[in-house]
Amino acid sequence: MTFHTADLSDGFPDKTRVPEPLFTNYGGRVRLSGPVATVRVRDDNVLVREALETVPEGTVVVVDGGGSKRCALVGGNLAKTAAERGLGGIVVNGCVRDAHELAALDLGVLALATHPKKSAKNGTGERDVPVLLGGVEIAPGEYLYADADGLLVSPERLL
Ligand SMILES: O=C([O-])CC(=O)C(=O)O
Repeated sequence: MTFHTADLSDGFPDKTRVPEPLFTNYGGRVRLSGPVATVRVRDDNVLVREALETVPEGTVVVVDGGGSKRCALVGGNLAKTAAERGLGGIVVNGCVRDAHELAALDLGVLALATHPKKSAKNGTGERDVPVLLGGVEIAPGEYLYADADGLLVSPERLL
């Protein structure tokens, strides 16, 4: 689906919220969009994997990693799973790794930075809770749209 976040922002000023522009797209697809599922973790990606393996096709998985720059929460394997399952994309308030693999996938993967270190695997965290991303709260079921200009969220589907 082709859309431009600038047009969505202009067209739906009362519905759209724009987080601070902190994110870089490390995936091979410029656009990502879809209904949001959320995960809140701290340097542990077991629940991230669980979400990527189980949410419905088209879902954008938003990972609130607390902005941690201590490890990567998503790498090439998890992103490949997401791409193969036809997810809408991944947004990580934290780091990703295997940048060369992410760039080859037909999937948008937004993150703050890259990091070579893997995360813990203890399974701590929460799923399906409101999360804070770039100063904006995002609730499960809201809609996220991102392109080369950035990302925005809306309580309802815009397209
Ligand atoms: O397993 C992990 O921690 C993340 C990772 O490297 C991958 O998805 O390939």
